[in-house]
Amino acid sequence: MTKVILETRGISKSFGALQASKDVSIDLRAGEIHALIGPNGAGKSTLIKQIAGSLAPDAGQVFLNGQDVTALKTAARAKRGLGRTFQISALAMEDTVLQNVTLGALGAGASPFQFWRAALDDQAMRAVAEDALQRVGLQDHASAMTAELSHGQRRQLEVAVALTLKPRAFVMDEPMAGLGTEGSKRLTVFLDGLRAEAPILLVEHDMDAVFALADRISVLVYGEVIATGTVHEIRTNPDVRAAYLGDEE
Ligand SMILES: Nc1ncnc2c1ncn2[C@@H]1O[C@H](COP(=O)(O)OP(=O)(O)OP(=O)(O)O)[C@@H](O)[C@H]1O
Repeated sequence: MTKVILETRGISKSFGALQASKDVSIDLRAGEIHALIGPNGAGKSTLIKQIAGSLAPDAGQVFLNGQDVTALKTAARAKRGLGRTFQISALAMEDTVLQNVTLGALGAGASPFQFWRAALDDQAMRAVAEDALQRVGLQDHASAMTAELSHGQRRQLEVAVALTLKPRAFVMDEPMAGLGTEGSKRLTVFLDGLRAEAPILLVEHDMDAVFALADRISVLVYGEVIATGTVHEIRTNPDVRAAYLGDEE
């Protein structure tokens, strides 16, 4: 059986009377892209935050490589191999592209600003950062200011930052957002190859990308997983069509 790398068991979360996560149990297996889709407000970002550690669930657990990480903060989860890209950019705009990646290589959650100059001199760190930039196709922009990058390039840079930590699993919240057709296609090709290195839990509204990439899809509606299955199973599921995908085809 394929190894489970990341798992939620019975995650629930309420904001006042609103139940944003209802007993959510999903898993991410080695080598796969598992897409999480659903209407606006279905609770996708809320679930991702609980997996990444920035929001505590009311009930349920998160497991990474078989270990319960529910009590760990975001940085500790990152150190254990959880790579995350954000819906809202976490990049330092006033730094260069290479500096941003080097900060990533230093480790999530640290306060490395006083160290980055030294870090940039560190050949090993620099090599890791340059390798990550090469892989996302930003090698020619290493010394550019991050603020000068296009939206699409910033998304690539976020992936490069995540790559430097050599994650065991990726969690990505709408990486295609704002990329345009060409940018989405390029990122789709990249993510397609990335899954062999670490599986990806992918929240994405771009259904072309989801259908092209996903090995499995889970559909979240009102905080609840109403179906998990292959692309074909999800596209032909009457409940999913009624709740979400009806307009897509
Ligand atoms: N901090 C919060 N306080 C109160 N309500 C919240 C909070 N965060 C999210 N919600 C509510 O929880 C529900 C789920 O929101 P969430 O952002 O997780 O949905 P989503 O599926 O990611 O939506 P989208 O596709 O629009 O990004 C929404 O009704 C939202 O308004």
